[in-house]
Amino acid sequence: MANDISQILDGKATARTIRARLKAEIESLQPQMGRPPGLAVLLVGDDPASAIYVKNKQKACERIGIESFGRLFPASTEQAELEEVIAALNEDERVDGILVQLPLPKHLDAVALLHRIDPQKDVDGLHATNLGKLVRSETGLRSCTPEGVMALLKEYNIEISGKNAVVVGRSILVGKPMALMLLEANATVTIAHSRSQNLSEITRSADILVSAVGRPQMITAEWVKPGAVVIDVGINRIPSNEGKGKLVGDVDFESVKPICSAITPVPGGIGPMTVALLLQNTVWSYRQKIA
Ligand SMILES: Nc1nc(=O)c2c([nH]1)NC[C@@H]1CN(c3ccc(C(=O)N[C@@H](CCC(=O)O)C(=O)O)cc3)C=[N+]21
Repeated sequence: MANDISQILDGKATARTIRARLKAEIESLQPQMGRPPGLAVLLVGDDPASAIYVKNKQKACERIGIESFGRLFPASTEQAELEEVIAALNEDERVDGILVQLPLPKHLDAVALLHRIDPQKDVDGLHATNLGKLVRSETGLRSCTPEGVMALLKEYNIEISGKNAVVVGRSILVGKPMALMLLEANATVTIAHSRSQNLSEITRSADILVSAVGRPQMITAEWVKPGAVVIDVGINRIPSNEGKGKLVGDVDFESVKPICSAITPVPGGIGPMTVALLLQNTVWSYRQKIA
C-alpha cells in the first residue's frame, strides 16, 4: 500500500492565504471603525511552548494590522490581579480579543479566570457560553486549533461527511471541540484517549485521524489505515544533536507519510493555522462591533 503520492497539507501556505485575506479586510473596515483590531495575550510564567506561540502571534498581528496588547506576568502572580487585568481589558474598547495562555501556574484557577473574559472577546472559545454555542452548532467564537484543522481540510477539499474520524486527545482546547466540529461536518466521530483500550486498533479505523496528545512520534505506520488523512496537532520539542531541540509532532512523519493519502507536517502544519485562526477570530470579533 506504500505510495509516493501522499499529499502534504501545507498549513504554512494556507495560513499565509488567510492572513492576506484578513489584512485586506482590516484595511477596508478600518475607516468606518476608526481604529485597528486589538488582541491582548496574557502570558503568566515562562512555559516555553507558550513563549513560542506568543512570539509568532505578535509577529502575525503586526504584519496584518492588528494591534497587540501582549502582557507578561511573573509565575507568582495572584488570581485577583489577573482577574482585575481581565476586567480592565473587557472594558477597553481597543481590545477585541483576549487570550490567556495555557497552561497556567498551578496556584491559579484557570477556569475561573477564563470565565471572567467577556464571551464576545473570548477568541480561544473557552468560555462556557462559547463552548455551549459550539455544542448547539451556533455561530460563536471557537477554539483556534480545531478551527484551523477544519480550515485546512476545506482548503484541500477533503471530504468529511460520512467518514470515520478519530480524535486522539480530549482536552477542552483541542480534542473536545475538534470532535464537535467534525461531527457538525457529518463525520462519524470517535474520541480516543490515554485510557482507551486497543488504541492502535481505534486509530486504524480512522479515515481522518487527528492526534492532539503531546507524545512525540507516538503514531507510527501500524496505527494508520492505508489511505487515511492524518492531522498532527502535536507540538513537541525533543532534544537534538544540534543543541536547540527539534520540533516534532505526535505522528512519526517519515513512517506514516508513505501509507497515508494526506498528512500535516510539524512544523508548518497546524501550528501556523492555529495562529491564523486566532487572527481571524479577532477580526470577526472586531467586525461584530459595526452597528
Ligand atoms: N490559550 C491558549 N491557546 C493556544 O492555542 C495555546 C496556548 N494557550 N498555549 C500554548 C499552545 C501552543 N500553541 C502553539 C501554536 C502555534 C505554534 C506554531 O506556530 N508552531 C510553528 C513552529 C514554531 C517554531 O518553529 O518553533 C509550526 O508548527 O510550524 C506553536 C504552538 C498554542 N497554544
